[in-house]
Amino acid sequence: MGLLKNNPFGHYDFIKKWLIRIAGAMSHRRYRGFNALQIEGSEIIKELPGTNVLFVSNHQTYFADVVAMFHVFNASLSGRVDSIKNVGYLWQPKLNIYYVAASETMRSGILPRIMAYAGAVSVSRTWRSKGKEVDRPVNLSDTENIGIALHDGWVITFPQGTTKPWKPIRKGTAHIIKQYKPVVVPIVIDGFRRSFDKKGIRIKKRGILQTMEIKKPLDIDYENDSVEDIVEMIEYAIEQHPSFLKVIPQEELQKEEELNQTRRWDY
Ligand SMILES: CCCCCCCCCCCCCCCC(=O)OC[C@@H](O)COP(=O)(O)O
Repeated sequence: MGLLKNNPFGHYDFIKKWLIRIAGAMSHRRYRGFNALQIEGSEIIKELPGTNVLFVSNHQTYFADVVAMFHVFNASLSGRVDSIKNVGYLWQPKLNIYYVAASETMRSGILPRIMAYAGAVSVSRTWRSKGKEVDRPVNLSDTENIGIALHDGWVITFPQGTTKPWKPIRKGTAHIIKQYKPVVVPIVIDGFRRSFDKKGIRIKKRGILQTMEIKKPLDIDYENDSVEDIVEMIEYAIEQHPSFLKVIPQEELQKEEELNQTRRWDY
């Protein structure tokens, strides 16, 4: 009864599959057309277990980062190496892929509401809301939902919780790792900030080389590594540790900051 099969969040696989097929067909040229996505390390994807995998990535746009990962993961699972050539790999997509998203982001319009069906685990951020600093308690059902998603499959998360670079890794990610003990796979993306608007829906520039590097799973001792150890490990792995700032030329940082100014929360 394929039609009636649903996942632990009550979503129908049949609908989810068509959403991914359609969104995938519509977005493919953004990564292999007028803009290109250069992929590295996709062979790692094939070796992963089917469930309890947590991808931790730096974050550049709300939507384009996740959509690119859906492309790359499915392409790798259907045998392509570092390539998303021929979008046929999305005909039978892996359906138990989820992504952690700010609930405000997923409620911010009709498109996000639809895309939420494709696997959003919505959480309310404890420290930031609508572009402002806030301070609210962790919602325990949020953490639980991430656990349910990990139990069912793969989860993508952006541990900095914001699209601004060099922000600290949130400790919550490390707590979740200690609690659920997933295989943790780091991803480093780049170029999305230049090619897309902040939401990752509109194209800002064509002819941009976007990159995605998938790294080997982190070697974590779930019992003995502290939350701080894990945070630091992730900071290095996704190349967002403050020490990286010292080796990046000042003019590069300047350019990045100018780009940030054009990407404020203003629309
Ligand atoms: C192949 C195509 C398959 C399509 C699959 C569905 C893809 C759905 C994409 C939705 C991804 C949404 C992820 C949102 C992550 C997120 O919540 O980012 C926003 C926040 O950090 C807020 O950042 P900021 O405003 O910078 O503080």
